[in-house]
Amino acid sequence: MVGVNLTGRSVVAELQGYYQSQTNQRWLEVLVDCPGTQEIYTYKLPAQLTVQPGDILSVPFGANQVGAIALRFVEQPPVDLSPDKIRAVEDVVSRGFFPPAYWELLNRVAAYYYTPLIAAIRVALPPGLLGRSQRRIKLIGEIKPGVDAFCTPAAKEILALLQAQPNKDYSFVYLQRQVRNAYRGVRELLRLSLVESYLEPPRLTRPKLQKAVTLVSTGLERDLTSRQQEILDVLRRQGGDIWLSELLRLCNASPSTLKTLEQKGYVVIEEREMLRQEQGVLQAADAPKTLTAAQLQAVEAITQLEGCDRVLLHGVTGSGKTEVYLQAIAPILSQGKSALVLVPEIGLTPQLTDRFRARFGSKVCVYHSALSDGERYDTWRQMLLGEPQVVIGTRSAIFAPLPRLGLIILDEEHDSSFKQDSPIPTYHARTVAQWRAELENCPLVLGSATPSLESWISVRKRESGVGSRESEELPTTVNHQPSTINRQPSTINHQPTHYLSLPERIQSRPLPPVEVVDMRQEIQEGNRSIFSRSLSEALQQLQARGQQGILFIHRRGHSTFVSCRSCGYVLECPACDVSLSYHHVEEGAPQLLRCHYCNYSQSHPRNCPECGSPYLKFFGSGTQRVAQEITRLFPQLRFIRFDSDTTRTKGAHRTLLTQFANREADLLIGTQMLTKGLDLPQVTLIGVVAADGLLHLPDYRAAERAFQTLTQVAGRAGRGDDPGRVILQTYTPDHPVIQAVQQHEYERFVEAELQQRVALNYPPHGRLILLRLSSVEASAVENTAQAIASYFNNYITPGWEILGPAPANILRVANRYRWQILLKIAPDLQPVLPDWQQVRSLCPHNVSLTIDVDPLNLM
Ligand SMILES: Nc1ncnc2c1ncn2[C@@H]1O[C@H](COP(=O)(O)OP(=O)(O)OP(=O)(O)O)[C@@H](O)[C@H]1O
Ligand SMILES: [Zn+2]
Ligand SMILES: [Zn+2]
Repeated sequence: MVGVNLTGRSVVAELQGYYQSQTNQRWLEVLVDCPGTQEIYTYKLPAQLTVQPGDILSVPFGANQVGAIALRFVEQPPVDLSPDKIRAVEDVVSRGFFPPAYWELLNRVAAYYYTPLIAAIRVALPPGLLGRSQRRIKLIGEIKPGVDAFCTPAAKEILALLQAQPNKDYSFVYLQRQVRNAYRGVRELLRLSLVESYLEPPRLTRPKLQKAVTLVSTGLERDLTSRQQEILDVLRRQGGDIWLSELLRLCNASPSTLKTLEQKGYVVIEEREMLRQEQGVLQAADAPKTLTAAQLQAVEAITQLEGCDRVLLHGVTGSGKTEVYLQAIAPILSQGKSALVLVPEIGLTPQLTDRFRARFGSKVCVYHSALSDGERYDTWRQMLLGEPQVVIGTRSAIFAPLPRLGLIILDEEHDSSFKQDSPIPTYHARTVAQWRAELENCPLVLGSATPSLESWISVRKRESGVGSRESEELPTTVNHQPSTINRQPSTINHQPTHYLSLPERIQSRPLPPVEVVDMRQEIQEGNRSIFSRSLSEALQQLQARGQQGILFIHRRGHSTFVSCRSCGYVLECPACDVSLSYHHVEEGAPQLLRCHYCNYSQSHPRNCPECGSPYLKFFGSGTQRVAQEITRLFPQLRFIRFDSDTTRTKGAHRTLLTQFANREADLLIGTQMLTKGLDLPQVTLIGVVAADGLLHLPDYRAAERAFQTLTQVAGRAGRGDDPGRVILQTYTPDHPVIQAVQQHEYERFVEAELQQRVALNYPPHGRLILLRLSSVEASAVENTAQAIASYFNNYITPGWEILGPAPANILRVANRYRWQILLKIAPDLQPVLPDWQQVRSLCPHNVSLTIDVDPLNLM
């Protein structure tokens, strides 16, 4: 490995450990890649091998040879293991697989989120990368007859098998299956130097190979038919290099014609690796736009950032943040570096990736978990090549292994989809991005129209001069998990953030006026429809004016619950403590009730299961119900439903949005998913059917989230030449969130919200750790929760507070009972946290525990 980056502190410590131990017996802790094992094992290091943490090894494990990752050197073998029982590392399969800074990043994630390192590695690596390496046995030279005269039957058998095989080569596993006592037989043959044993590097997901044709002729083409000449001309016009299938298609030729050309020496046909990257739609090239004064200032400021400076780009909806990103990235690429752009959801990625592709062409690649394993694997390898490129991806792309990273951008940084709730590690991409920026020494840009309170407060710190400390230490744990090699307490960087603002929309277009409609008033005045008179009128005019609208509904499905008018019985999921939602399938098809938590479904009963009454009624409106009402009330309006039910298939987001952009519909009816980043100039009307569903959630972040969502939804209107208009229906028009959205008052809202957080010690003032426990046995989970809580109570030190144990808001989901304990840590204190290993040991095997650090979702 060259150019070891010495900023990776723990790695440096490890390297020192390595050199010191040269003279001593060398013990190595490794992570074994074997399904079901998460433990760390100690191995001996043979004198002839040099290993560094992060190398991929092959080690004996049980009767197998498996892949493993070197973690760290230790002075002593575990006390409960006698040194001669410890097995030796077999070989190094791949060196320097993880560059030091990347390795350090994974360690920080594991330490901060209290997860085993292997969990952090799994979230970062594409599936199948740590494939097992394979031990193979091969004959050496010619075997003279009779050399095996004194061999055991097993050795003779193996020899015979190998001789019969054309390559004289078999995998050890195969020999074991064919021959009894193969292990001994192979040892014997090795001793006699009749065979060699070698390691085949991990068989990774195979790259896809395809035949390519390359033109090699120099122009002296005499012996050609006109047909052959024609094919060569096509090939030349295509740049002299093209996939075989493509050329055959273009010339309508047969493979044999090309074979002839190859034999005559005019072309070379060879298998070449084809990268299975997600193929974007071809984009017309796009030139940089002339920046507005505010955009120019932002681009200049970002270009001048140094080291791992962090900046918050606070630009109102439609202020042209994307153009700022594009122009900030261009110089990075020309310096030969790469940029990483994180976006919240796949739903909004097509439009954004299209813009990037139009600007940077094939330098753009997309990386997210919805890619197939093959696509993910290829994109990953493409990144490792180190060519300057732009990677756009969701949360997990923060682990994209881009060498020479020059800039990280988080678009819509406030979005909660950057946080992973499960499985572990429960990381937040913004937090990981800060470490990544620090370790790679590159700037980080956080962009949003509605910045998170976390980012806002870090800007304020800068302005008030607080936070000049470089980084602030987190509470240390009593005992380190054995799986974290980072001996230092994890730190989170509280370095203050620069502030850049784009206060106006492009071309000084106004933000759309927000009309708040009091739905109580509507009912009083005799309107029982889900649409207010104002929204009805606006919908009515939409088509006549040739404009488009968006209806935002908080939920998918048809209705939130179904209940009996006679006895009040509510239909519930048998596996979860939630009501079933009604889903309308199609006219005439059986009506379906579905659970939004576990996806259980059943057909809608004719009669109440409790009292037999036929009067079952739907309550609450989801996207389907609204769509039905639109059909009934405005039959002429063409609409597209855009929610997780209609966008399940690959490419559906793009298809639906393209249809809408092509004006194949007047109205887009959808959930949260359409609130973000959508830039459609012809949309003038936004209707929020009922804001209340967002406001009254039992979560301390409900107000912040509601404000962000509603502001983002409203921001989709009036982005083109025609002015926009937002109609917001609610039963609580005086709610501070509604008021703030109406006035477009971000700052006043967050300042008031921050005061409340301070009063209650909630983040970003102070920190939270949520323990989620679940089990199919109600009493087991409850007892465990109690036991952990009392363990905590013995630990209580000033600065942290235990809330619970308490049953989760929805006690049972998919037949698992859920309890939780919330730890609240006061700001500016560094209390001693519990020993997580101890906490885990309090969980019996039938209770699972997830430690959610900085949880966003408390329900
Ligand atoms: N300098 C410019 N001149 C002309 N048009 C511009 C300029 N910058 C951006 N635009 C256009 O303005 C529109 C809005 O820009 P963009 O989508 O980047 O806004 P945004 O700030 O990301 O908004 P949101 O937060 O709502 O997603 C886009 O159609 C974009 O092409
Ligand atoms: Zn009933
Ligand atoms: Zn369910």
